[in-house]
Amino acid sequence: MRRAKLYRYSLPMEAGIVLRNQRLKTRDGLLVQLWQDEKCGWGEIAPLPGFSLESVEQAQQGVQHALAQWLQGASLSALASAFNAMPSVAFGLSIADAELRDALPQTGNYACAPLCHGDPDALYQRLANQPVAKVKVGLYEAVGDGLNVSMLLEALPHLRLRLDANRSWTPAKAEAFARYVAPALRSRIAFIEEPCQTREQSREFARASGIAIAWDESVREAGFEIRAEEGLAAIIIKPTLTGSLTRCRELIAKAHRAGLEAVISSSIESSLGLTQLARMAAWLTPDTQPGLDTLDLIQSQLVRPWPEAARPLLDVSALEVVWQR
Ligand SMILES: O=C(O)CCC(=O)c1ccccc1C(=O)O
Ligand SMILES: [Mg+2]
Repeated sequence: MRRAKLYRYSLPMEAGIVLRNQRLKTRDGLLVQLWQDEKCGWGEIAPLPGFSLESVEQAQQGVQHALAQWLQGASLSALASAFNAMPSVAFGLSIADAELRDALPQTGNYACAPLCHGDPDALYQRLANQPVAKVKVGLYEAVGDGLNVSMLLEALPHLRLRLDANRSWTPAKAEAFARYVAPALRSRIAFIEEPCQTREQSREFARASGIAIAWDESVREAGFEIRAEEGLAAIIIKPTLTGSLTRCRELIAKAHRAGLEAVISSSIESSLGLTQLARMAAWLTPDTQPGLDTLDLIQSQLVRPWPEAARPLLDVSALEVVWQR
């Protein structure tokens, strides 16, 4: 016996969250709840404005179409993998399918790399016992970023940093950044995600500075192939922007075969989606801390809590059911 329910949610975000030049006031998405015999599985389908090409409305149409076929006996993982044009749908359906088949282990890696922001005193306290943290760079002056990163690395000698420039630097700005990070500190930068506007410029920056890089946006571009490259340390996998669990596993396996780290990372899912990503991370990237420190960007948690998180939890009974069979 198969049954399916589709919910829509809209959760207020903290004030002032800006993504790719657009202010995000609410986080909107779908939850799918599936039953097969005595088993139940959940998935979250949450296209991210500014990043995903599909809208929530388009995703909902796609999900309903796929679920109607699943209820007729079709394989959900095959249906999910067919959603190449809507990665959020492919991921949400495939993770619900994995829960139904008990294929997603329960243990999660909830020790993710904290995102650094706020006043220095509170930040230093928060980082006191952390092996690795993440800093966004490229939003202000590159020299200021260099000074800030150097200060953190000098103040906290046990700490390694992941940086993320989201392709914002020209080669000159990237060089200005590196000039303000002493060579002795550079090896404690685990990587910087996409420092420059082009991949070739980012490779050249890595060669010249000795600072390792990681691919994030590139991984989702047509024709990109994961391979070992000089100066390349990691690839970032954001499943909601990437596709089905099968596709994510292929990319992770390819990265590991090439000697690269694979970092499972948030697309600002709710606590339900984030806990599933933490479980994927414990299972598929056991030696790597995932990049999931985005829970506090949304004002409430949803259905399943993140361990020990303080935010109020919204129960499923508060959600609008948009479709059920
Ligand atoms: O990777 C992380 O640690 C947090 C997630 C994150 O940075 C992010 C989340 C959503 C969209 C883009 C980005 C980004 O990599 O800039
Ligand atoms: Mg990034």
